[in-house]
Amino acid sequence: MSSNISTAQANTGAIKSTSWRDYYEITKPRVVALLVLTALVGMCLSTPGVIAWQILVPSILGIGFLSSAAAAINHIVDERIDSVMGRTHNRPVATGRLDPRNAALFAMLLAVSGFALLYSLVNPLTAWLTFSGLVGYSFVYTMYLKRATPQNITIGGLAGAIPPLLGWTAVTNEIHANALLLVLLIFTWTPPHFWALAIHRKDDYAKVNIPMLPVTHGVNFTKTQILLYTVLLFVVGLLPYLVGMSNWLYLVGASALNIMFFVYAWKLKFNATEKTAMDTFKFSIVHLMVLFIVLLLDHYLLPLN
Ligand code: HEM
Ligand SMILES: CC(C)=CCC/C(C)=C/CC/C(C)=C/COP(=O)(O)OP(=O)(O)O
Repeated sequence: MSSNISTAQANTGAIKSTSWRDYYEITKPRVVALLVLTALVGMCLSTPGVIAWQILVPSILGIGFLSSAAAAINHIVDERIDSVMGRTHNRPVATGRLDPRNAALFAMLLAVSGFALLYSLVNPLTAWLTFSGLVGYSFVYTMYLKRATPQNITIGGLAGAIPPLLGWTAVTNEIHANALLLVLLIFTWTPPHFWALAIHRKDDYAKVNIPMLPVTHGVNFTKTQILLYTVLLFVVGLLPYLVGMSNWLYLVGASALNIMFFVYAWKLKFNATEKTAMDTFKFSIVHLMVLFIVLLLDHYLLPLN
């Protein structure tokens, strides 16, 4: 009996004690880090000059805070399904370690301070566009699309693709076609990024009735879609060079990365082992990070007239 009580107490203690790590975890820090990198590249590519720190710092903080708030809201909205899926069952809100009300307060604090920073120190256009990214991800994608259609991430991917535009408008206060091209790059990259993981985690999604493509249309069909998107990404990847936005260093780097992505997708479709889907997912993250670093190097090492 006494051992039962102490086990319960131990469990309660383990479940209820919130630490700062839980708050940190619900911001999806690695995803936000990559989002912020793409915003930074958008800032740098918008001008041949250097970015004043008075714009750089509030932009990065504002975009980072609003993205983190969006990620935290995703944890709150998805509490139930996260607690059932193997990949997510140990998340702070899903386990009950972090009270959803505290998580909501934290998200509100991040969102308000991020918006205020952008609105007052950068410009209202960037503040409202970033806010629309939060609404797009936390509400349109998480609450509605994710549960409604297997094209959830193709449409919802727009929210995650928007940061280069946010960086661009932060510096120039205008929506330029070149910025939209950077958005298009991430928008085309997102389906193969996510569907590779969704193939690996298909049973998780089926268990909670989330209509991800491998669940609704099967693994083979999803693999074909991934392969086709990597072809599309290769074509979209040529555009920054073709419109005169980037130089040959970008062309070589982007083409090499996109061919590698295609090779992963080809293997996934025609010669997969147990781990090919996860390898493709992991590669997609390296791919996007390196692609944006190459854009940056190309911009500063080979400036265009
Ligand atoms: C709607 C669009 C997207 C969907 C559905 C999606 C989905 C996912 C999922 C389910 C994970 C696994 C997370 C985990 O295991 O905790 C993940 C990881 C990741 N995603 Fe995405 N993603 C999207 C867009 C993006 C974008 C736009 C970026 C960056 C620009 C990005 C960067 C990352 C990174 C860096 C990781 C690894 C996180 C880690 O290891 O903690 N994702 N993504
Ligand atoms: C303001 C702004 C630019 C916001 C960007 C929002 C943001 C954090 C986008 C990241 C996309 C992402 C990780 C989706 C996965 O959600 P999921 O619910 O499918 O994955 P999960 O099961 O791992 O939670």
